[in-house]
Amino acid sequence: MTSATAASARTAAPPLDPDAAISIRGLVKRYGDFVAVDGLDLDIRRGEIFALLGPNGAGKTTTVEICEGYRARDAGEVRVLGEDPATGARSWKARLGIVLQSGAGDSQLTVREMVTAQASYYPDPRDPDEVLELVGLADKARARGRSLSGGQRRRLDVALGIVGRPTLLFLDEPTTGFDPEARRQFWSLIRSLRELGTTMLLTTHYLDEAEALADRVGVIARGRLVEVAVPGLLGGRETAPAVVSWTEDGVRRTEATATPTAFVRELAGRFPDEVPDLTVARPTLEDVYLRMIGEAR
Ligand SMILES: Nc1ncnc2c1ncn2[C@@H]1O[C@H](COP(=O)(O)OP(=O)(O)OP(=O)(O)O)[C@@H](O)[C@H]1O
Repeated sequence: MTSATAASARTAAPPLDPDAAISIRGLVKRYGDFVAVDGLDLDIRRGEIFALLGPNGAGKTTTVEICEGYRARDAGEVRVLGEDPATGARSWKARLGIVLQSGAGDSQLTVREMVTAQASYYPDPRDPDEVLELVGLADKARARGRSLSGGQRRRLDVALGIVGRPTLLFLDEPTTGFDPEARRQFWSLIRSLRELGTTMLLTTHYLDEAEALADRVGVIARGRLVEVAVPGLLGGRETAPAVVSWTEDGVRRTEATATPTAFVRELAGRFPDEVPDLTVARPTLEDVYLRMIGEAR
């Protein structure tokens, strides 16, 4: 985007939304000559789980860290829980929870000691034992940090992120390295936090995770927001042709059709019994995501 079009895009965007958990207009971040975030507008509603998707280097972490108050921006306006992160007071910071990619390391402290120490920084913390229960680490309360498995450490990271009772929780690739069962358990933890009213901004490379958890997803490519939608509607998924597949005369066949019911009815008439290996599929979130970032390139 030239600076002229970036400026006109900014003019076109509505003003900052004071009621949003996060409201961003025309955000720009440069590293030297390199533009990492290039005129980004985004609103995240209170109470929602929002997943930020995008390829490596798209500008997700930069955007999130500007919202957390950890990085300075070069241009644009940002409000997080009503305050500008560049000047956010301590009381504002206490309302944020942050789960970073590299989490609680090889501490000599026990799990409960770490969570209790973290709680002491906040004015209205959750009870550490309740938090350990919530993240499924109650039976590891006396274990040392360094004795935890990878998945258990990630749970500890989440415990440390939520013990301060945050209004807004940032989760950066929270389930990297989880086994499938641990991921499912983690997803239920995230859903229970939403029930408790926590707003969450999640970055993830797992499209199934975004689909399972997010109320809305935003796709970032080259520092720009390509689209924001509920997962089922991203990239026109709901109106995209369905792909019908079946086996006939020993050959796998496929047909893309806007009227899959009529097509399957016609197909069924050609077979005396079941249509062999019949499947009907709409594009997955991953399909539309890959198309979008391909086009953005
Ligand atoms: N401190 C820095 N100095 C110079 N360049 C940086 C710095 N931090 C990030 N970048 C560059 O800015 C771009 C965006 O980086 P960012 O970490 O925001 O991407 P990301 O979308 O979070 O990627 P990933 O999915 O790999 O975590 C990348 O090209 C990166 O190399």
